[in-house]
Amino acid sequence: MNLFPELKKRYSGDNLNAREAQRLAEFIAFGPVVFQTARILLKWGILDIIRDSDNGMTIDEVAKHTNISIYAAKCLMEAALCIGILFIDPETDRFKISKTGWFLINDPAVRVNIDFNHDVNYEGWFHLEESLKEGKPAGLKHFGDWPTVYEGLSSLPEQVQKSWFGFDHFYSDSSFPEALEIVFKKNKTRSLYDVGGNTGKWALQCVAYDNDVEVTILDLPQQIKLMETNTSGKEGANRIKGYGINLLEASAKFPKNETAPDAIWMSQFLDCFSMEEIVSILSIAKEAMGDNTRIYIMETLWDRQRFEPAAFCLTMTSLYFTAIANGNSKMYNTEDLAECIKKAGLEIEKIYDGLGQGHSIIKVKLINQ
Ligand SMILES: C[S@@+](CC[C@H](N)C(=O)[O-])C[C@H]1O[C@@H](n2cnc3c(N)ncnc32)[C@H](O)[C@@H]1O
Repeated sequence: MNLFPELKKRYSGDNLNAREAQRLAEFIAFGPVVFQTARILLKWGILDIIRDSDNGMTIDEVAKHTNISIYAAKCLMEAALCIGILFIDPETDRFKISKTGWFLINDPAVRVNIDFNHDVNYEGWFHLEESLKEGKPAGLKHFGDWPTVYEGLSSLPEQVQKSWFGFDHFYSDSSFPEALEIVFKKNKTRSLYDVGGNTGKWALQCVAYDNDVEVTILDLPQQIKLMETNTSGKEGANRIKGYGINLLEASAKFPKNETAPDAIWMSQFLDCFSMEEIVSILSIAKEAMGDNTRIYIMETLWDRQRFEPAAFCLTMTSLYFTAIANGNSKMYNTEDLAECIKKAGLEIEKIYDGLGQGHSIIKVKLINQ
C-alpha cells in the first residue's frame, strides 16, 4: 500500500515495548468504559472546572462543585488518572488536566467524534460481528427497519440526527472553501450536479460563489424535501434544483439537459457504497458526461492523511459504515477508488490533497479527453 510518510513510519513494524503493548491491550479490553468515563467527565463539566482552577482540584472539591457524590467523583477521577486525562501534581497532590484532557476539551474534531460515537454508533457496534458476517447494518435495527441509514436519516431521533449531521458537516464544511477554488476558479464550472447533496450546504456555497452557477442536487427523495426546507429563502436558492433519485435502482439515470454539466460533484458520497455499487454509480454518471465534464470526488482517503490520528479516525469510521450505515461500505484508500474509476471506464486526471480536515479531491474525466 502506498501510504503517506507519517503513516508509513507508524504502521511499518511493531514499535512498542512489551509493557507498552500490554497496556494498550488492556486499554482495548476496557475500551467501552474508557470512552464513557471521558464522555461523562466532559458532559458533567468536570474537566472544565479542573482546567479553570488555579492550582488543580481534589476529589472532594470536584464532588462539591459538581454536586455529585464523593464515590462518583472518586471513580471517575481515578479512572481518568489511569486513562491519562488527569495527572496528580506531585507537589500539591491535586488533580490537573493532562494534554490529552486538553484535547478532549478543546479539539472540535474530538467532540464531534464523541457525540457521533455515543449517539449514533455506541449501541449499534454491539452488532458489529453480525454486520461483518452478513454485510448488513445489523446495528441500525434499534433505530428503525431501514435497509440503510440514509433512508432513515430524516426520521432518526433528534439528538441522533444532530450528532450524525454534526459529524458529517464538520468534516466536509472545513474543506468547502478550498474546494470552491478548485471547482470554480481552477476549472471553469457553471453547471454542477451535486450527487448526495444532503441538506444543500455545498450547493448554497456554490451559488453564493458565483451568480452564474446553477446546481442540481441529486439525492434520495426524502432527503430532497429536507434540502428544500433548509435552502428555502437563502441567497441563490432559486438556482438550486432538487432531483429525487435512488442511485442503487437499476433504472437510475442522471437528469439529461441539453448540455452536459461542467461538473459532477460527489462529496463524502462514494464512501456510502460498496466498490461494486461505486462502479455502477460512476457508470451512471459517465452517461451524463460530455467531453468537458469533470467528476470531482471529495473523500477522506485514509492512506493520504498527513497526520496519523486522522488515519486512525477514518479506519474506525469504516466500522460505522459496517454496523450502522449500510454493512458494505467504508472509508476507502486511493487504490480502491482508482480501481472503481478504472472499472467504470473513466480516468483520474489529478488528485488534490490536504484540504480542510484531510480531504482529497480526485478529478476524473472520460478516457482520452
Ligand atoms: C454522507 S452524506 C454526504 C453529504 C454531503 N455531500 C457532504 O459532503 O456533507 C451522503 C448523502 O448521500 C445520499 N445517499 C445515500 N444513498 C443514496 C442513494 N442510494 N441514492 C441517492 N443518494 C443517496 C444520502 O441521503 C446523503 O445525503
